[in-house]
Amino acid sequence: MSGAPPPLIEARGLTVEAPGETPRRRLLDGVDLAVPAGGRLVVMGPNGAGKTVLLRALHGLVPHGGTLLWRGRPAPPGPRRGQALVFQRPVLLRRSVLANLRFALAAAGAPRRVRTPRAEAALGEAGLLHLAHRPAAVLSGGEAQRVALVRALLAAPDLLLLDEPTASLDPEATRAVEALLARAAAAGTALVLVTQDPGQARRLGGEGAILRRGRIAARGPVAALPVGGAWGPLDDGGPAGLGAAP
Ligand SMILES: Nc1ncnc2c1ncn2[C@@H]1O[C@H](COP(=O)(O)OP(=O)(O)OP(=O)(O)O)[C@@H](O)[C@H]1O
Repeated sequence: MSGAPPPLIEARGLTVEAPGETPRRRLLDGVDLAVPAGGRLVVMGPNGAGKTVLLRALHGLVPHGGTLLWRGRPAPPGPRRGQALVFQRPVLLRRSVLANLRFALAAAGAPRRVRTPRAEAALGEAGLLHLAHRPAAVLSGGEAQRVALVRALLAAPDLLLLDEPTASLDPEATRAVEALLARAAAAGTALVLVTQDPGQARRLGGEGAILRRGRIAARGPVAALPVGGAWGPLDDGGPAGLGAAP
């Protein structure tokens, strides 16, 4: 007997508290969400709503309360094999682009002889082979973000968490990053994308959630969500305190 497969990742009543503060302050306050294998979730909301904290919690980087399930089982703390997180500002090692990718393949356990061809193939597929021998430190923001994405996708993660990956990029670089995301999605990678860009949310599609003061204020298909600044003032005024009214 086989029922429906469990979501790839699922949060039930997820809470995160600001470390070391008395009284306790909740940065996330009872978040429920589920992303199926190959699914897409776009998270929007004002500054300070807790979007980055949510990604960090889903990635196992911060202690949390409530329940977090990975492939239907309690998620062990720490980044899990099969998931990757891409930050708004990519962090690349101070060496060549190719060396960055080879390093990631080594960390993922790829045998030495396949690292260079695999890294070059991944760069080629992304149209970035011309950057292979450039020092990562001299890349433009858009180039660095695409290299960071290629690196994150090298291990074919089942889940890719993205924190405003195009926030500081021009429209052309933004489209290039979105094309990489579309390719990853088509290959079956589930995406959780934090964005402030309503156009990007609509282009990516899928399910959406608006986070506000550490809580999900609205959810549904992205096309039906009140995006476009309608989630209120730019600054969320800080997360809700413990026990604050919804
Ligand atoms: N380690 C921490 N200790 C204390 N407060 C924190 C910590 N990390 C985040 N916060 C606070 O939690 C709230 C949510 O932060 P977060 O970075 O998740 O917001 P965000 O929705 O990603 O905002 P933005 O759109 O500006 O990136 C903020 O008020 C922030 O100051």
